[in-house]
Amino acid sequence: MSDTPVITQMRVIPVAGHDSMLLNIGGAHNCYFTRVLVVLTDSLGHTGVGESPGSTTVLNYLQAAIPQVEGQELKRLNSLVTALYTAKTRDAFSEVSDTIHVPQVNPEKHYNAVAAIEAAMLDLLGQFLDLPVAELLGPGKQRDQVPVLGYLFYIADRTKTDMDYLPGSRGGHDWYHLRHQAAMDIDSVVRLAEAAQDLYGFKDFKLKGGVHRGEYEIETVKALAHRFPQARITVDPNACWSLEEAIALGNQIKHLVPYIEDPCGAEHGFSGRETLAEFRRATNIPVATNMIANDWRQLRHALEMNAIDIPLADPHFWTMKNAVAVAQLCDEWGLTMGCHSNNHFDVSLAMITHLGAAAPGERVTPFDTHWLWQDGQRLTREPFKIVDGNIRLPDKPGLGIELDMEQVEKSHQLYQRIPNKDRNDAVGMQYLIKDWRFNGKRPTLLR
Ligand SMILES: O=C([O-])[C@@H](O)[C@@H](O)[C@H](O)[C@@H](O)C(=O)[O-]
Ligand SMILES: [Mg+2]
Repeated sequence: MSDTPVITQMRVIPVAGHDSMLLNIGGAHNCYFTRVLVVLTDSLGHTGVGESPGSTTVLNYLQAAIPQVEGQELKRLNSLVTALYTAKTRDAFSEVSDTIHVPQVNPEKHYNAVAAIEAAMLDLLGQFLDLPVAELLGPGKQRDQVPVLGYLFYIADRTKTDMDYLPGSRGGHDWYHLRHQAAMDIDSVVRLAEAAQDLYGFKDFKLKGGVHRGEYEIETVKALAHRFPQARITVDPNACWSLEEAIALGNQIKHLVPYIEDPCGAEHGFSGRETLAEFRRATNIPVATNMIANDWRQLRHALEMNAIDIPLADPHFWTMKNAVAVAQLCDEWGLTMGCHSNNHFDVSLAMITHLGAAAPGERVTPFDTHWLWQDGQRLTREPFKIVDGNIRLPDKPGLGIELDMEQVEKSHQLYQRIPNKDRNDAVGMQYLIKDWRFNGKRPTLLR
């Protein structure tokens, strides 16, 4: 008789939520974003949940993985994740039809799906052991709260489209209205930051670049730094600046930024790791990335070439256990741990909070989150909150969340209704610029 629970059911639930017309190198965010929930039930009647990016590729993989998961003993968590994470599975996964998304920015791999299964199993194991997931990761829980940054975007004018972008609500906090309005210039981005800081207490900001000319984005960074002299401000053009341009722009703000994220990338036959290494040597500006170090093989090359200081180890890319191993490596090797994000719901918010709580050492930079753009669209009964720029870990076992199945069902119905199940930021962009096409080396508005 097993002394630990057995997984009796695995449900895979695609869900959708509303998003603003956020601009990035891949174009303009669609009015909807999609995610997938993995909901596990065990023989004790507990429910565990995980969340992953919502492409049909990930959905197909998860649905195909159900027979490998149901019937597994919870104590086999590590060997099951290893079995799901192997290259063989990766190959099998790669046969699944690809999706329309921005591979250059969001390198989608099958472990996006594995991470959702792993998180749901960790949620169950934590409930069985009466421990928070952070205690089950790496060195165990290191802190009770995790700093997060205010993730700022230029926002396009949604009224130039016939897409279902929400209009924003008046009456509540300014942020809930401003996040749906056009914000294409420096003053409006500063205004966004003021509202976000007032509501969430952010002490750090990140500007999503790759949209305007690099010079203009640097001026935006300078304006943010002037308005918030105590804040740490960074910018992420998703490698669309040339090395030469990145060095010139970086040198203008090196006294203002703690690091720059993916300032440059592959060009003229040189890899992104090579150009980032050259950027670091030329400017002495620390470099963060979520584009060229998203698995152990990539990270090894990046570190051997001294290309980065801050791997943004997103658990949805790495799995929770591998992401916390990256954090341990960072702590031992004098690097800084960070975490990348895409649009997400409150299940992923809990996942990254437990990761941040388990990351050892003091060199943990505030994590990315898109939650400020989706706050209010909950799938759990009591979403974690961003207060004074931090997310506090609840004193509860597992992930510390409980799905609100009524909300999950509403988001699932929305998923069923929307035309584009996969991320494709060109759809909105082509309302703004006719026949717009993705070009990883040209800011989105420059065509
Ligand atoms: O949400 C966005 O548009 C971001 O650009 C996202 O897609 C990136 O993957 C990520 O946030 C990043 O830091 O590059
Ligand atoms: Mg990035």
